This record gives sequence, structure tokens and C-alpha cells, in this order.
Amino acid sequence: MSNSLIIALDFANKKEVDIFLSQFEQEQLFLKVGMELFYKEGPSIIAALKEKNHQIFLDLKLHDIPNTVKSAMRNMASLGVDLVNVHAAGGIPMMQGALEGLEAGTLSGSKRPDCIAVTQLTSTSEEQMQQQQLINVPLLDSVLHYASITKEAGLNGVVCSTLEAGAIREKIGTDFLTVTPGIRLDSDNVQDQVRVATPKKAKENGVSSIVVGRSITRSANPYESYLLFKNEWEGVTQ
Ligand SMILES: O=c1ccn([C@@H]2O[C@H](COP(=O)(O)O)[C@@H](O)[C@H]2O)c(=O)[nH]1
Repeated sequence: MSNSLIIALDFANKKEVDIFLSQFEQEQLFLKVGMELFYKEGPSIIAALKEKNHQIFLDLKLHDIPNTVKSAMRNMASLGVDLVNVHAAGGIPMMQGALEGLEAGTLSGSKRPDCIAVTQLTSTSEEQMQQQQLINVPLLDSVLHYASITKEAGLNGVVCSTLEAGAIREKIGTDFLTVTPGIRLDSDNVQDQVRVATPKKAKENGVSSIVVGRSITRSANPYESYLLFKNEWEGVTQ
């Protein structure tokens, strides 16, 4: 799942998704279904998107005791999604439980969904992390630590910001996925994101895949905006 531009479908319901996707004609997309849409529509939204042959990142960011995460992941794998995630702060046994659940739930003949772990949310600043999580190290150290335990647990990679992706590749290796939200063009409003970067910067830093939401979904012309992001993401050679 490298080199993808993943569109975050942060919509209230399926009707809004259908209107949005109708502007993309036959294009095969990598789509992220998050809490807002999944909690409204449930598994049927995944089936509807898969029917159109889109790839799917089911972004529910699980963080619970290992047994609960294992059972939930078994059900998530049975939906046939391509990518799922947890919070690395849940710890190694929880992440291992996630993988066990995914193995158990993957349909025969299908590939197990890749599983990645959120390090520090891209909306978190170093100051907020230190004051509110009482993590008294630089934010980069916290992200690198979470990436290390994610690797130790056997997951496929992490969610981080573009700003940390290069250091993760150096420390953990190039076959470890770095999936980065917080992507904006220079002219965009950053909204609630803190650690942001352009698609060009993401490519330069060796990011595996970028996640773009509102800059495309809330644009006056979503397809045009999608192409702007896609061209910048694909147009820069490493
Ligand atoms: O650290 C994280 C983890 C997940 N996200 C999700 O990505 C998109 C970003 O949307 P934008 O509109 O482009 O800001 C959104 O669905 C988040 O839930 C993240 O932003 N940061």
C-alpha cells in the first residue's frame, strides 16, 4: 500500500459520500472510513465502497485491553478492508492481540489487512504532549519510541506526521510504513492540525502514503483539488 494518496471520507452519511464520489467517475481510489461515517453507517458502507473496487483504510484507532482489541479486529478483518489501525499507546500486548484478531478474521484466500499504529496524533504539539500526557521528552523521541514498539509488536508501520517520517525510516527501516495525515498545500488552512506538511515535503521525506481530508472533501471543486494533491505527491522524484 505504498505511494497512495488516501482520501479521508469524513462525511456524516452515505448520501454525502455518494455525492462526493460521483465527481470521480470510474477512478479507483484509496478511501479512509473513519469514526464519523462508520458509526453512522456501519459495515454496509465498507461493502458499498468495496463493490466499486476502492481500497479501504478503516480508521477506528482502537485502544483497549488486548482481548477486546483482538475480538474487534477479528470482526474488522472479516469486512475485507485493506488497512486498519490502533494507538501504539495501548502497548505491545494490545498490538499483538490486534494482529492475532486480524489473522483469525481474514477471509480465506484474502490477504490480512495491514495494521499500523498511531504514534502522536498530527493535531498534537510538543507542548501539549508534554503538559497533557506528561511525556517529558521531545515529540520526535516519543514518536520514535512508539514506532519502535510498534515494530517490536510486528505491525506494518505507523501513523505519524511527515516531519517525523525520515527519522522513522532511518531508525526502523524502509519496509516499515509511514502513513501521514496533516497534509496541506502551502495555501491551505491548517484547521485543527498542528504538524502539517505539503505532499511535496512528504515525498521528499520518504513517506509511504499521505492522507488528505478536508482540503479535498470540502473544496469547491473536489476533483480538481484531488488532482492538485495527486500531482504534487506523484510529481516529485525522491
Ligand atoms: O494523527 C492523525 C491520525 C488520523 N488523522 C485523520 O486523518 C484525517 C485528516 O483529515 P484532514 O481534513 O486532512 O485534516 C482525519 O480523518 C483524521 O481523523 C489525523 O488527522 N491525524
